[in-house]
Amino acid sequence: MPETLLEIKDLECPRPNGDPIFSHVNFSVREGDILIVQGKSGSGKSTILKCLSHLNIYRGEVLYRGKGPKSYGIPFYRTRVLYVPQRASLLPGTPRDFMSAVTSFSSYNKSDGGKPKKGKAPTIAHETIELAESWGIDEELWDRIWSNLSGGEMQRIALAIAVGMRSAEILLLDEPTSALDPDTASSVEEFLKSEIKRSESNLKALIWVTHSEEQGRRVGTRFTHLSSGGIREEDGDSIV
Ligand SMILES: Nc1ncnc2c1ncn2[C@@H]1O[C@H](COP(=O)(O)OP(=O)(O)OP(=O)(O)O)[C@@H](O)[C@H]1O
Repeated sequence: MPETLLEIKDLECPRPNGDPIFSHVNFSVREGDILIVQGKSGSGKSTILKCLSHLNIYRGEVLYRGKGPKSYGIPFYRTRVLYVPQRASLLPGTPRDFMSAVTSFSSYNKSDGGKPKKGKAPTIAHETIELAESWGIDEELWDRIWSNLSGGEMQRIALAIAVGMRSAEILLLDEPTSALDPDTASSVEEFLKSEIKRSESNLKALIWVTHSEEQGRRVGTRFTHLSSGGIREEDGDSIV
């Protein structure tokens, strides 16, 4: 039986006025899962990813390997359950600045309960640039400020950084290929699917928000629908 990585119990996210965006959200994520999240615009798909990465307030429980984010320390937790936003345009500086800052954080460099980290910062940077290059990103783009990159360039660079950091066991992907052409999207999809299966990879599962049913079917292993009343797996069962 694959190990359970995340357990979400009775999650509810309130709006500023107190009304919940969604409530009674229960599900778990196991090793090997590519969990597709679909739902109407405004149903809370981005919000649920932010709750899982502890970037949004919520009620209920989020457990990673049986423990809450605070017991790991939030910065460390976020390197393991890593949110990849739809748009990185609000970040200051360039992608290279961002990558240097992230790889210098102690939470990123901390080893996991004695388990040696695979890879070291200098080689990670090189691999990350190569990965982005395989998706059509020239190295010069790493030195351009985020807001001067196209939406598709931002998406590929943000994803390459998330994978290249090699710290995450779960990536929370918010429409990661929405700005990409079909061929590039397909190459990103194939890479992520193979990375989940590769035994030496730290990456063990994906939660993938997409509006495209076709994409969901191409990449997903489990299919869910989010609405204000909770989350349901495609067969209609609640997914605990
Ligand atoms: N900071 C905020 N303050 C107030 N309301 C918010 C805030 N962030 C999100 N919301 C509201 O919460 C709801 C869920 O937003 P969210 O972006 O999670 O939806 P979504 O399902 O990802 O939408 P889409 O498919 O359009 O990207 C929306 O009604 C949105 O307006």
